Amino acid sequence: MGRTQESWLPPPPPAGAHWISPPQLFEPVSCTYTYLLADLKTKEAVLIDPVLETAKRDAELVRELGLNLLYAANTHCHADHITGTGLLKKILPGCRSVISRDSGALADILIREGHALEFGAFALEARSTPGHTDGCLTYVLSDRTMAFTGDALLIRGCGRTDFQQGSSETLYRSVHEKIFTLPGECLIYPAHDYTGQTVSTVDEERTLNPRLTQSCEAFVQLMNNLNLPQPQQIDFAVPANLKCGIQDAAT
Ligand SMILES: N[C@@H](CCC(=O)N[C@@H](CSS)C(=O)NCC(=O)O)C(=O)O
Ligand SMILES: [Fe+2]
Repeated sequence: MGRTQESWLPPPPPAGAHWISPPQLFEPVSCTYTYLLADLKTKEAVLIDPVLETAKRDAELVRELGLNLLYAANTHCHADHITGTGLLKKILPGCRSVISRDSGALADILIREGHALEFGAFALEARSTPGHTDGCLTYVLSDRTMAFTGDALLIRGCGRTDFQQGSSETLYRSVHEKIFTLPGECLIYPAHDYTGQTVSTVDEERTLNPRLTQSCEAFVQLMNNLNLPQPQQIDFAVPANLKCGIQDAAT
């Protein structure tokens, strides 16, 4: 098992960066991890994968810390919850929503492989990691110490591939080519964990991930036999997320 919140404290942040401790902001219904990153000198900040139900909490934290939220970025068009990016734009004027162009969803900024979201002295590089959905991105911090993998790579797991144009072969290739090629000590921060694990590393997943250490053929077979129930919110979450979430909710 990966490290759990109880057994592990986050590492010191990279010089000059500010990292909220504990590292994740948690939304308990969908078990979603939201990440707040900021440059303390310039106060410029980014939120990754905010959730509608906790968007006000996140906005309050941003205000309390005196941060200037430049981007509310999605790793993909989520199927299990409504993104908080639409509401955050309303609460925090100046904040721009982000999603990949390949997702087919609306946002202020539609990004692609190789594009970067800059905040102060830092940047998040977008890597295209399709397979869970065809628009999945992994955001890699400029110094390659952290990667925010969305649902492409979970701790000791990975995103399902049975809806939203999912493809197990594509996911296998994405993870091996775009994530496992990062430095071994690079920290892996996923969009969800259902067992309380909070962080892993490229080395750990490359050697211990029970799905992705298999051959591509075995991986495909395994993914074809997961038999997971549909996410409970899928029927309204996907249409809402294709429009950048809810923008007219009461604040
Ligand atoms: N029970 C949850 C949905 C759980 C689920 O399907 N999670 C997705 C990520 S959210 S699209 C997934 O890929 N899981 C992989 C796995 O192996 O569990 C709900 O109803 O919301
Ligand atoms: Fe997902």
